[in-house]
Amino acid sequence: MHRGGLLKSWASHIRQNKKDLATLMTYECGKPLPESLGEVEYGASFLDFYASECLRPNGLGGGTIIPTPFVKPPSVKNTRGTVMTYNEAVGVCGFITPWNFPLAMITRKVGPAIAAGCTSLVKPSELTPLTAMALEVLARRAGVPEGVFNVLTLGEEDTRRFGEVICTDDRVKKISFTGSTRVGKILLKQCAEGGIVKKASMELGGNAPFVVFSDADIDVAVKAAMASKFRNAGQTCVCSDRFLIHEDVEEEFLEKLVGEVKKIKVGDGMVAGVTMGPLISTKAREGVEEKVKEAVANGAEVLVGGERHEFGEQYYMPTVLKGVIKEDNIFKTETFGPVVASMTFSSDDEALDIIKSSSKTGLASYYCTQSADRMFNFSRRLEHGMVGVNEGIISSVVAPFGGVGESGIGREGNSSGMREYLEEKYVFVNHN
Ligand SMILES: NC(=O)c1ccc[n+]([C@@H]2O[C@H](COP(=O)([O-])OP(=O)(O)OC[C@H]3O[C@@H](n4cnc5c(N)ncnc54)[C@H](O)[C@@H]3O)[C@@H](O)[C@H]2O)c1
Ligand SMILES: O=CCCC(=O)O
Repeated sequence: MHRGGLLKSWASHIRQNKKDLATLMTYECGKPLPESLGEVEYGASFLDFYASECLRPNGLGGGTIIPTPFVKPPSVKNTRGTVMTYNEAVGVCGFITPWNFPLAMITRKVGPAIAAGCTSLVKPSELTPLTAMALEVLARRAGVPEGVFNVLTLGEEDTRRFGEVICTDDRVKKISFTGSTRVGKILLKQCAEGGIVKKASMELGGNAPFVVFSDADIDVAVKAAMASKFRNAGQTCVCSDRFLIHEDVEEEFLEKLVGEVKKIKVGDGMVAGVTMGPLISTKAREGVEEKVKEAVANGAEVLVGGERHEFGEQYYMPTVLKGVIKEDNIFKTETFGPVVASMTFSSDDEALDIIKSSSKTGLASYYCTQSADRMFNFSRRLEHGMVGVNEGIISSVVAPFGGVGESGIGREGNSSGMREYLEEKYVFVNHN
């Protein structure tokens, strides 16, 4: 079967098993069932997209032919000839993925890899191996041959070894990692120290700023903030984390936001009506708790939440903090929890200065305004790979997803995501 056909068939098997896959994910990582169902669709969309992409002229089959009589510098005798370029598959790929999107972070890599003609070995998070194994079973049923996409589930120690092997073994030509900046840097160092120089994509941590300007439509801003902050209980790399609210609208924004936060129903993700599940572990909950305590000790005010949730060890209450300072860990580092950490600002320059001086991450950023000037110009001043204006959910198969700075290298999704799996070869034919 054509590679596009295989990807389409795999997407269709995933959709036929949507409910089972979503249930597995909710049991494994705790996100509410409707969010898991959304992730199944999101994950399948990468296979559909790249099934079509590999048929496009600029996909693998594409290339260019450039007739040119002048390929050498003027000092050298001119040669008449033709420049031809081909896109070729990079080769064997090694992937490492996280627990927060156990399905979509795999298809977002494997989809374009297969479309480009690459084979891949995936090591999912040790916290969510079952979703990955189910994906592999469905790939086989769809006809994806063994050896083209394989899953390797490993414990912590073997995981480190796997990382070393894919970074240093010359047979692996590309690695793609989604996870923390800390581990991303370990992998980059390993790549630099051993074996051939290879392509590396790094989808790393966030800590997204969310700016509410004084001219924002506050209802729109609250809706965007809720969507971006509380998705997966705050455990996504693109969740808004650092809230900067213009001093003139702080009261209105926070009052409306707190009203919405109080409506969040925390509990077992399998129960209908629950909109927020647990954090991934007790350790993760303790980490959030510690950061909130530090901010409060430094003067922040808890408007809602601020404590462990009574539902269980891994649960934390949806929380809104007012008056944090940029030195607080909850502001300057990625929190991966359901906490709005907010402070005020009085000018665009001040907001930018706070954003840039408090973190070197550059994944997603968000701002709300009704000014056309700001809509186009403020995003240019932000050092982030992705910007949402008056919108809290910006992830989509058609968009190039990725960050700059401490948030990584490379893009996933869109045709940019396919380019990461192709090498351009140039051939010159002399026909003097
Ligand atoms: N930019 C993105 O697209 C994106 C998407 C999802 C998550 N993330 C980030 O991922 C982080 C959360 O995920 P996590 O807690 O699973 O991250 P993590 O870095 O702890 O783990 C990610 C993966 O790396 C593996 N790993 C851990 N140590 C390793 C080592 N020494 N060598 C090789 N592999 C190793 C883990 O087993 C897991 O599979 C957050 O920082 C989040 O922002 C980023
Ligand atoms: O956690 C980061 C990935 C989530 C997304 O693709 O929106």
